[in-house]
Amino acid sequence: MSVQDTQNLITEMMQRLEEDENFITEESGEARKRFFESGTEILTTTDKIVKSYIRVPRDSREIERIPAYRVQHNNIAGFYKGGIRFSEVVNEEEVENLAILMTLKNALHDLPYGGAKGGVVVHPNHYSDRELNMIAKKYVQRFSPDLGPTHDIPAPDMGTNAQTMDWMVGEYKTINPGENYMGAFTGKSVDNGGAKGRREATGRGVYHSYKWLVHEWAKSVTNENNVADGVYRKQWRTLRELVEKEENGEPITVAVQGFGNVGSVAAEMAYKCKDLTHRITAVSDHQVTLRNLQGLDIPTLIEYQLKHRELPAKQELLNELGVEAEILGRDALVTQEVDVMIFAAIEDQIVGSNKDKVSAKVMVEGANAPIDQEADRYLHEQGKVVIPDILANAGGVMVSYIEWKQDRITELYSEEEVLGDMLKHMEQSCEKVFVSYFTEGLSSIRNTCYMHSLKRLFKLLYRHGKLF
Ligand SMILES: NC(=O)c1ccc[n+]([C@@H]2O[C@H](COP(=O)([O-])OP(=O)(O)OC[C@H]3O[C@@H](n4cnc5c(N)ncnc54)[C@H](O)[C@@H]3O)[C@@H](O)[C@H]2O)c1
Repeated sequence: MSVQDTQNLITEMMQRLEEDENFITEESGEARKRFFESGTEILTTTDKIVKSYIRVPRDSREIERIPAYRVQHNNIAGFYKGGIRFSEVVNEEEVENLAILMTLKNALHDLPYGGAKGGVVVHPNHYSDRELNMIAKKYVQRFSPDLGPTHDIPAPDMGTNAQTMDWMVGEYKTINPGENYMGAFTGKSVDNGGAKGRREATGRGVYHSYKWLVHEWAKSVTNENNVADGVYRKQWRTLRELVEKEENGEPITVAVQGFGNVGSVAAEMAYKCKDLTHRITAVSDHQVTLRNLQGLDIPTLIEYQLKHRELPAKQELLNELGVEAEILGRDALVTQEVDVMIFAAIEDQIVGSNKDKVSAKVMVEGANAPIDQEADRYLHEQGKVVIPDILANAGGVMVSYIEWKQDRITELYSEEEVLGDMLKHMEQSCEKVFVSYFTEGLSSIRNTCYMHSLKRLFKLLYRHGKLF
């Protein structure tokens, strides 16, 4: 999804909110019109975009000049917050779009944060640890004036991890002596003030959003008259098919795109789940798709991925590991015939040109914006269910919030407390979105999420006296 697409959707939802006479009843007529116009203007534009260059001496002694970004979209709901991505395809527009999605995501889940995002144009697998350490530190040197525990708080994203955050917080401390440096970054290692369970949090939350919808909601709603008429009932039947598979002892088939922090954990959750039986028939990463229609050995693949940061991409490696799988091209994953597809890699994987080749019935957006607007509309009309990114992948920022609180009171929460809190929070958000979507018949699950977020953001803008 492009910045323009996201802005258009915000504008469309703001128009609907304006038409809702029960929302902000104090204002009417011209004043109400002007307030909504200025609210839309604020929420569709970005507060700050900083681009800088990082110079890194490579191990080969060559000096490389690498573009890096920090984008702060909006902070009406709290301090700017959002991950830093290391990826060779990062660009300014992508980072800006991701920052807008962070504002919407934090508002949807009632977190006290606004939205930001960072990016560095590097493929982390092509750099040594010494080089990555230098890139992380130089990022902080460049962007430090715009960061801080009560201003803008980064976290890991694609291509970065707890080690990256540890390096960054170390540099932040050096640059800002005497400041509360611990809360300046989240997603740190547990030894360095990180929350227990942070690495797994996003993947677990992604899986939980899907499980809640099938196992809690669809299983309990047995009569279609409890669902709004139209496409909602088609989608309800899609979900009921999965419930019936479970009840008949048939496994639900799953494919997972991306096998890093988010994808490998979501795959593990599906593989181990006791309430729903899954068969994971395909997983992919930046190099390959591995497929086994009888089900892949997920624990062995995770063990390999944790060591090598990629899936085994050669037959000899699979033989050594004792993993049975066909090796297919990377992009073969999205057309696999499965019930459920979990996206946990990059943007724009299902777009106008391949939207009709997707056979999955339920799609979960662990990644940000993997389905573009045209494909999203098409899949919706087909009665397929897309669980949107800003709902599904918030487990990480929920746990980041716990980490940030823990760093301020200098006490540690246990892993049970952290993950228990996150899962409860995710269930509340799922209930809020899914129940209002399926009973009130809002235009799509994504639009329902946007509507909840924008209500919160607009109310805050109104209360802060920012609308004219
Ligand atoms: N880590 C978090 O807490 C978090 C939170 C919210 C959203 N996300 C989003 O989830 C996605 C994955 O993040 P992550 O932290 O797991 O990153 P990661 O770097 O740990 O893993 C990314 C995975 O995607 C694979 N990949 C890259 N390009 C691919 C392609 N073209 N096709 C198939 N696979 C490809 C990589 O090989 C890797 O397996 C990103 O979109 C990120 O923005 C992450």
